[in-house]
Amino acid sequence: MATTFATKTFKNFINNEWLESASDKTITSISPADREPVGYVQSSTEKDLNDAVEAAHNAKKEWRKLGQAARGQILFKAANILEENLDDIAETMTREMGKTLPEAKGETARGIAILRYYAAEGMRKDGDVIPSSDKDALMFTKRTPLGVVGVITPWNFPVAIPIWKMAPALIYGNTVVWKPATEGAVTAAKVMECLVKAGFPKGVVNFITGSGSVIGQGLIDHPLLNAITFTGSENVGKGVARSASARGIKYQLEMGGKNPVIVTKEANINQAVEAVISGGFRSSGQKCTASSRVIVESTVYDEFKQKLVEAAEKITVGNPLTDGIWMGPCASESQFNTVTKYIEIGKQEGAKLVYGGEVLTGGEYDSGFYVTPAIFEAVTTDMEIAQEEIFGPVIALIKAADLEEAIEMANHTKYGLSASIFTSNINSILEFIDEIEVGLVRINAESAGVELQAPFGGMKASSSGSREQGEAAKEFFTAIKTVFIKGS
Ligand SMILES: NC(=O)C1=CN([C@@H]2O[C@H](COP(=O)(O)OP(=O)(O)OC[C@H]3O[C@@H](n4cnc5c(N)ncnc54)[C@H](OP(=O)(O)O)[C@@H]3O)[C@@H](O)[C@H]2O)C=CC1
Ligand SMILES: O=C(O)CCC(=O)C(=O)O
Repeated sequence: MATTFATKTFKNFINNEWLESASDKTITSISPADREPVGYVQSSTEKDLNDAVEAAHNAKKEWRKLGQAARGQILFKAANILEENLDDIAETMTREMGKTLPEAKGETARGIAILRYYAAEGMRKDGDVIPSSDKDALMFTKRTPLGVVGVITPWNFPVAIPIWKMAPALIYGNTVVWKPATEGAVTAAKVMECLVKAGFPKGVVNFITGSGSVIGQGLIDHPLLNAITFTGSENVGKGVARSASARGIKYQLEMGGKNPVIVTKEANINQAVEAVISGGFRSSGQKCTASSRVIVESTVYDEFKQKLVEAAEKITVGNPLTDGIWMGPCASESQFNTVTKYIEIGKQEGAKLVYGGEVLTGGEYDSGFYVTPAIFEAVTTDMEIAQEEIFGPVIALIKAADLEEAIEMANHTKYGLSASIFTSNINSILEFIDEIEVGLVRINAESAGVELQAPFGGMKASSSGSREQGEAAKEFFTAIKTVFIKGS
């Protein structure tokens, strides 16, 4: 366990200056492991926000004109600086939102890899030559930035998500105003310190903390904002979409999931168990791609359930900085309340809790938000615990007669982010790929786990339809100019 940790006050970063908010107030970020302060961030005002958006607006022309290759060099530098600070940032993340230290280190390393991926975009094409019907003309497309992009990010991936939004925004020539989740704002401030050291020109990247309803909403509504990218709850996401479309600006939303895993009679049961444990309970189930419904063919149901419960019994829950702890606390009191509420709802609606779901008390547990991973069975597809995103370590086991029924059950949700199947039957795999209504289709692999070079996003209520990461990010963060040139 780390022994020294400096708790300090972080400022906003606006127009290349670290600034206190005009409010003179700060917000305390506390650790869900022990309720101790992790740091303090600015409780910003509309004036601070206005300064940040104006700075980004004033910087956009020069940043665009700097060119993609030069912008890439700054991103490479940012990646190196983040790498130098990996341990501190990972530890801060673990303290602030409770994922275990190895997971936090993995996420920070992913952030570094994302920065390098988009830095390298600096040397890749930004358009295509297209044959014109006029043989004497040259016709081509040229990508152009959107301008000022607002970035609103959640607390569950406080390093990777902001970077997978900001790195493509920046490489393609946009300037950024970043409003991180309050519950991950200290970790975010440390990421911002790395970006600052990389030497972006004045006004290109701005960082502002404060309440979602004031600073987040104010950002979307700001007349100088050209686009908004958001990850978070469906409820807030819908509001982002309404406000952005009312203003006619481009928006991108990545929201919840109720991700199914199908286990067929031809599954490697041990492999499926391992993947459900990891997909359902890593990060205390607080991933939009987490496995939350496990639909098992009846002939292998008993074997699967027994092995799953045996594996869950081995999960150690406790302080996420401690070696050997596999699962930390829920990220906040509000997440803890949501999880315990749904465990009660599950019991009341007739599901049977076959493992866990207990609030841990005594000793260090009393000051944190700890609950053991929960496995329900006898769940029907219309129950609330099978329909609503719990965002916690809660799995619902559902029995299906055959693959057709399993896929029907899997699709019986408003969400469509990620889904897995475990089977060795190629016909089942092909049918699953065709029939499942999700953006991420996973075969013999857990539902969580996103690769930075591939498109990421969902169908139905999980996303606004656009995709993040990989080359797909270019579609959101740029507009296309079609150029036709002819000699005079
Ligand atoms: N990746 C995902 O799919 C995620 C899903 N969720 C889901 O959302 C639930 C609640 O988590 P929560 O943190 O409250 O998620 P929110 O959707 O409230 O927060 C996400 C981001 O939006 C900001 N925000 C909040 N209200 C507004 C607003 N009116 N306008 C603009 N921005 C706003 C938040 O700021 P602030 O933090 O200051 O409120 C934060 O930066 C979870 O239980 C989970 O179900 C949550 C996080 C990630
Ligand atoms: O599964 C992952 O790695 C990413 C999940 C994610 O994007 C999220 O929870 O918001």
